[in-house]
Amino acid sequence: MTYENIKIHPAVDGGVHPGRSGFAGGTLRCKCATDPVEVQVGAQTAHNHVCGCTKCWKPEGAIFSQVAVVGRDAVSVTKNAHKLKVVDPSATIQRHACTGCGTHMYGRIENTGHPFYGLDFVHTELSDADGWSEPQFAAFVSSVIESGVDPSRMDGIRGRLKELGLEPYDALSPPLMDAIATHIAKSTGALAA
Ligand SMILES: N[C@@H](CCC(=O)N[C@@H](CS)C(=O)NCC(=O)O)C(=O)O
Ligand SMILES: [Zn+2]
Ligand SMILES: [Zn+2]
Repeated sequence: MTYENIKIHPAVDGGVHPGRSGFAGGTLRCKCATDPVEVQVGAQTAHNHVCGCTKCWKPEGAIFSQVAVVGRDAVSVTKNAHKLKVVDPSATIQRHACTGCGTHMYGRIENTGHPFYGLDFVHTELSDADGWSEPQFAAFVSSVIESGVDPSRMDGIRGRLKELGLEPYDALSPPLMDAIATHIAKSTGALAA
């Protein structure tokens, strides 16, 4: 059985497009027809994945977001920075969104004790460049129900993700969950630092 007609995100619906080694970044641009916000990302991204949570930005009609991380030092706003506003200042990830079109341009963690401090979250589909790292798994899959997806569709959605090689998880992938738990165990003293 094929789940080909089940839409996940435009970047993967036709099959996952592999990234290119040696690729060194590009420019993300928001959807505004005039004065778009531009963000320069000066490095290849890592841990790209699709995310089903309600907080990550999704393009029109998509039920998943596509999101990757990159070192915060590699990220700079190069045009129309005045249009950016943090969506939810109380969230762990401070998502800087364009007030004109709603696109999230980058997400930053300001808590220096957070396991992922130093990494920014970016949606590389906002760049025309070809070569960004490809999505490797699907995170927070059950969370799509919180956006209104009927629970009866979950078998099909998970089937399609597997068909695309994007293993579905209801949190992050096991290596990332292990990295978070290791960081916490070292900060509490449960493991030697
Ligand atoms: N079920 C929740 C999950 C939200 C969630 O935990 N999202 C993850 C993946 S992006 C996260 O790390 N959130 C931190 C944040 O949003 O600041 C939802 O869909 O809103
Ligand atoms: Zn915009
Ligand atoms: Zn998310």
